Amino acid sequence: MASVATSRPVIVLASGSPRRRELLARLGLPHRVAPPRVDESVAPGEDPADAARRLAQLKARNASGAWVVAADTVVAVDGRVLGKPRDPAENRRFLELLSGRDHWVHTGLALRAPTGETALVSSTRVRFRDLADWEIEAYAASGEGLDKAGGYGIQEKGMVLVEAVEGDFFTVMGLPVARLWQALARLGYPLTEVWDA
Ligand SMILES: Cc1cn([C@H]2C[C@H](O)[C@@H](COP(=O)(O)OP(=O)(O)OP(=O)(O)O)O2)c(=O)[nH]c1=O
Repeated sequence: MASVATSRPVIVLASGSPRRRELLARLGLPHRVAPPRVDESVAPGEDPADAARRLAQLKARNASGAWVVAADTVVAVDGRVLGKPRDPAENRRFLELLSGRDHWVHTGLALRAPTGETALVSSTRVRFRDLADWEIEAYAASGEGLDKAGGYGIQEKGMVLVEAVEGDFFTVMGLPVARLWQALARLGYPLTEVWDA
């Protein structure tokens, strides 16, 4: 039975990431995008997973709405945080660092609701295969990695760089959707109506 759309509160997505927006849309969650301006820098010596959770909370607290969802993705290799590459040359250096080894992708998730708030972090280990110089050069030059933490997109052509993923795939894409679903359920969001609609 279809339910009335008005019974599903609109979720304010406190993030400008097109990937997060796409995932909310794929779940059928009504949403609007309102990215807050916050300082997203990771403090020197800050644990990367803690930083991801802290930054997600910061984004959630700086957005207004009854139901707010925010996330932040931090890529770390050997304890070193790789942000978004500034240009193709830096993207090339990131890929050289990631080639043939494991790294971590931590995505913090924060929710604010009329019923309470919650924050968590989801961590996935990703292994890159050994990349040839020409691949590093071509991928960096393509620009695909420039707006992404770590300088690659697992959901786009960057998928061919990845040898193994241990943990949640969507955490790498920037939104741990199963954890989001559980958190929404715990906070009393009417999820059955989303799937009924
Ligand atoms: C590693 C990886 C990251 N990413 C993206 C997800 C995030 O959008 C981005 C990490 O940067 P974030 O700062 O988490 O997000 P954002 O700048 O895109 O949006 P906002 O700050 O407004 O919330 O990297 C991928 O899309 N695929 C990947 O494989």
